[in-house]
Amino acid sequence: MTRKGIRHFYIPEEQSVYLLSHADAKKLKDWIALCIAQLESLGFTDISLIGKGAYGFAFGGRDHAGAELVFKFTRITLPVSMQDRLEEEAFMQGLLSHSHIPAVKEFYQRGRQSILMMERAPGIDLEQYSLREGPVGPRLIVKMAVQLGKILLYLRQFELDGGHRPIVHGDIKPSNLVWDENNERLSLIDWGSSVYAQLDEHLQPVQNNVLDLMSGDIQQTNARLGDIYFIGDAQLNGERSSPRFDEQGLAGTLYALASGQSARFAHQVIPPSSLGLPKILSDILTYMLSDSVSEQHSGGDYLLSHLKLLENLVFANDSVERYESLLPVWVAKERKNIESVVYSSRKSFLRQQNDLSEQQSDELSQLSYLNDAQFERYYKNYLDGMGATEKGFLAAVSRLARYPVVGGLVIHWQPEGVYIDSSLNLQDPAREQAFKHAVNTVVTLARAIHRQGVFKCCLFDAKNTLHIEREQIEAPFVAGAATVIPYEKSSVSLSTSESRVHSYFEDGDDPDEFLALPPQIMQAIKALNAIHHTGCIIFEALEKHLKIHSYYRLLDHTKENEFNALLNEIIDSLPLLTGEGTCGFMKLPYKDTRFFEHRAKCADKFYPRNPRAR
Ligand SMILES: Nc1ncnc2c1ncn2[C@@H]1O[C@H](COP(=O)(O)OP(=O)(O)OP(=O)(O)O)[C@@H](O)[C@H]1O
Repeated sequence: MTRKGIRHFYIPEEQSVYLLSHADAKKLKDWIALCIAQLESLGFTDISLIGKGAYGFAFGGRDHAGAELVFKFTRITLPVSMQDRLEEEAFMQGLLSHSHIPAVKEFYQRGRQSILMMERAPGIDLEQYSLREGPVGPRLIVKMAVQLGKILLYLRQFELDGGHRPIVHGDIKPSNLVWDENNERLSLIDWGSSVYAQLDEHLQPVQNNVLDLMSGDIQQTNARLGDIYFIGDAQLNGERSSPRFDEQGLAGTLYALASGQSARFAHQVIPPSSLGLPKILSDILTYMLSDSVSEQHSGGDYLLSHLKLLENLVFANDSVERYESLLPVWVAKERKNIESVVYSSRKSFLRQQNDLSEQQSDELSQLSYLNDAQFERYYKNYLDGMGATEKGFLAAVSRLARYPVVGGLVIHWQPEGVYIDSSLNLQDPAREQAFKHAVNTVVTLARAIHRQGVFKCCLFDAKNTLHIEREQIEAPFVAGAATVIPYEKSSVSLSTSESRVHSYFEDGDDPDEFLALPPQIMQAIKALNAIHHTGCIIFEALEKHLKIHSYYRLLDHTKENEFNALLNEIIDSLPLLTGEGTCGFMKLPYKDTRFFEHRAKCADKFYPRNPRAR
């Protein structure tokens, strides 16, 4: 993508290994085994993969003395310029000495493979924590604000060789913060986007910057990748780097954590003032997230100069929130190990149609030809053409798939309000509360969006995805003899008359679908529609790889033979499929449609001034 303003940014969103082609999945496994072998040969023990990003992998392990370490590897397939990044990361992180920043131990170069070794921050990353717990309570949010604020002050005031040399982290977000629950301490990790600030907090050029002055490139930003779900406008628009960037990352992160979201976007609808925070912190976040640059700066300055005051706020004991779900949620009795993926269609209608420039339209049509990992990544950048609430809504839908859940959602926007059909089957009882909160956020944001149309999304288990490969684009897709589309059965058989059926087809054609199915497959799907069941089926045809994602639950057991025969017919007809693209069908169990009036904004709610007096 070449559009100004977004070219500096990427969004790492990892694809499930179950969605990779056989060859790619094998390459990945082999490569991980090789990294582990390399670390063992260096004398480290207890090695395991702890994280992966778009650019590399992180392994945990121990040294001879038993100290816990992290080893970061870059993907060897990346161009050399990208590989060099790890060395730069090691350099920048190596400058820092702070109790909330893991220290760099060593940087190894083994052939083309570089390895960054550092201390392991104890705990769990805050994105995982937030997915497990739902919104983080006010006491901990304040504690996190203070600790992060101290790190930012350290970076703002950083000195090198006696001169002021502020540093920008550039990618502050929940998944880059590791939280030690026992000691309630956070660590800021992933310094891969960090740079020397070009401007100080007053947006004046940093002095001593002789080399930059000489390079003549002082108008060009040196800023690195940052996550558009969290960074502020200045960074997004390619402005020169300054400590203000990280204040935006901090504000977006605290807001997302306090509201149980995975992005900063929805703060107009779910404002900081509605999150039960102490008024002082709510005001700070409101300012920092404002559109006005001067308000952002004064919010940041106020935060950093009032850390002591925040540190001394008094809280009552933490309370455990219980959430009533606004949509029906079925919770399995036991945890099932599934890998959820969300596929949402009709995204384009969430875009501000009038703003759709010709170039953006071109990009949209090109997007359909990218593979799905790229699609997701570019798509996030493509959110650029949407309003903030629409972006927040899509981020909230994506968050649902971070839970083990199958089913789907159909949202109909009408002038009088929003109608929502859903089937949400959570496969982990321990996540019930946090998941219900995540569902409620989707509803809250849907209510704040005003337009007419439909949005659909399906949630399926990537472990059930069928992969059919071919040598070349002209060849047909032929499934192996044992290929079947999996399905499960409801515990009791239900005939159609016992519940109303939501048809696959009543929403009409989907404008975002780029793949036309052959009539034989369409007929089978139409015939399936008459059998009482729920679920979804998505065909994703790439040049040499066809994926069939599905989630099926048969409700009318008397029709099992017919159901099976139709699923087999789909498989048998795959060789007739031509073209590339994606298309899908979804059937929800019955019309237990919920209606919600539009609502622009959640009501204010603050933490009590005198909590112990309650
Ligand atoms: N020092 C550390 N201590 C503890 N965990 C760490 C540390 N460094 C990395 N991790 C774990 O590894 C994951 C990936 O690390 P990191 O974010 O640095 O890699 P990345 O490739 O830059 O990822 P991304 O592209 O997602 O930003 C982190 O989310 C975290 O869970």
